[in-house]
Amino acid sequence: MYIWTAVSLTLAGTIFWTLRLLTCKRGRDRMYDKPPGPPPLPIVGNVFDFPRQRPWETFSKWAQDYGKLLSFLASINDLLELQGMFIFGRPLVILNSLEAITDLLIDRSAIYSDRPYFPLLDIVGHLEANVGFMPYGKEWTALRKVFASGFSKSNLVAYYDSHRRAVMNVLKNFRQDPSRYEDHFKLHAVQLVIDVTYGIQVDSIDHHLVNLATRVIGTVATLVNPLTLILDPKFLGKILPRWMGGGMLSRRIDKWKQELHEFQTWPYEQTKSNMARSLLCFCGQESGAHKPSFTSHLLQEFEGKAADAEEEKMIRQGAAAAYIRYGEYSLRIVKPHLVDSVIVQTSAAANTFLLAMLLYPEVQQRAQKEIDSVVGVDRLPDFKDRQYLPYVDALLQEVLRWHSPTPLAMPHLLRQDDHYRGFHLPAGSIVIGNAWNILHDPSVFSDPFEFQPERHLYPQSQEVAEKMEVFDRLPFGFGRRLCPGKAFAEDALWLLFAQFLAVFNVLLDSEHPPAKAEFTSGPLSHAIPFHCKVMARSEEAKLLLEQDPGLSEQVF
Ligand code: HEM
Repeated sequence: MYIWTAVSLTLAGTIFWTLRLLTCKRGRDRMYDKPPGPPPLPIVGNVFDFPRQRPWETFSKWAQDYGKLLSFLASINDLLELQGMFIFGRPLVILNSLEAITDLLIDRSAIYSDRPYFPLLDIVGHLEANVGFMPYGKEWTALRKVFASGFSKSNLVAYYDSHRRAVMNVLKNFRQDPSRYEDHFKLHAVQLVIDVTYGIQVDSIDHHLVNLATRVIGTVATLVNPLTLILDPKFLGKILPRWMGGGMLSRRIDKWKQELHEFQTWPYEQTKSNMARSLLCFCGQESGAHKPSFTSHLLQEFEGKAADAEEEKMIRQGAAAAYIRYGEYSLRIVKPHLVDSVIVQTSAAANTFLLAMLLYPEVQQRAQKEIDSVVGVDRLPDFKDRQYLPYVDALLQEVLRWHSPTPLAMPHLLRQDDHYRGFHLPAGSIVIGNAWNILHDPSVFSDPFEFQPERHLYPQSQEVAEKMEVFDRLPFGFGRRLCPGKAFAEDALWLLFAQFLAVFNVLLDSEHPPAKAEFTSGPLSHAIPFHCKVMARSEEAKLLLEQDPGLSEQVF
């Protein structure tokens, strides 16, 4: 029943879009000016063309196929990079070139910054809680501002101690059991975000907050299923009789709402009460101290001003937005069936780093040589050393280029009809920037599938050098929706990589088949699990793991 309803609604959607294209202002011509792409079937459009495995690779291949064909028809080369097709009754436009991404997602971001609408996310309350899915508009702008103020460059130094603590934990965990590398990287991410966002210390993946995040992220993964784009489960819950699951659906929705409410309020209230206790402590009435955090910092900013419920809601949501990005890490441990869709960016990048060190020992050695010569062997590298370790920085950029955790970023939605280089792009189109294609373009990065940090230090041409910053931004998305956690994530990864390399060697495990550079499909892509050995580099390195992480005063 569910499937048939889905099929009929898909067909209805496709017919709607086809009629809309046929009847819009310039009539029939529109059908011919849609961007090139695989030829659609009658009625169902390109529904069978959508690649199931690593779609970024197929999109890149299409860029070549249709490019060759169409270069005959059109003289402007970048037209060929823009492809459109219909899927789930909606135009989907893939941007495969930097020019098209810049022209549309960046320069015209006023109309290209919306998100596809997921009705169930809305019903459950995510659209007002999760900045990543929020429609483009006033509320999104206000929430982004709160988020940006917490994670602005000038504030990042306040998080350094949290980074140090989290990395030290990873190193110790690797020393104990290197085979659980994925768990160690995930715990690193969860610890870091909860510490930074709420000032709450989490030392195990079984912590209540980690479980809560896991549940909420599992729910998000369910609710963004494309079927929810065309079905309205709330409506179904009302009209379906109990024996057909109507009552169950309604109860599920209530449970999801409750989960989200707890996710937003539990750690937030905890931070507030820690702050209040700390104040009492200061007055000599009670003992206890709160740790400065993103949330406490924002609350302090509003201190003394008239309590404004709207502002408080913003802080709560801004904090939850940071937390939700990291909560995703733990999912793999608890819900293996959702692995592909929900493993999150930073831990995916850390896995890629480990794989690259295994497959490219000469890169590992060069980075270690740089660290040893600048930092020595009797202390760990720290943020103050970063400017003197350009190769380690280049290695970080290469990890994100070689295999970005989000090869297609997140889908944007076009708000109003637009024209681009002779093509018509209808309002409501889902627009995807294929960053992967650009980051693997051999004319920009020679031997793009090789891991070569030097390419970031010595770009292959002046033109590439001038755009290197733009290329480095691509793994984090585009325009007004660009990831606001970019600088923070880079800090986290830089310290992790630098300290890891100072202490450990990553080596082949001869008892298992050699690892390959293979990555999963899904919107969040990560290295397919592999075997390796991780050994302390020396006796001095072992001693470094006994030291405390060298914490300093937090400065908010
Ligand atoms: C290696 C790590 C990371 C990568 C590769 C990454 C990548 C991305 C990408 C591709 C997007 C979508 C951009 C677009 O729609 O064009 C995004 C959005 C977002 N990211 Fe990140 N991210 C990372 C880490 C983080 C961290 C650590 C945080 C929080 C502290 C964060 C917070 C967000 C938020 C809130 C959004 C939604 C922005 C919006 O829709 O306005 N990200 N990220």
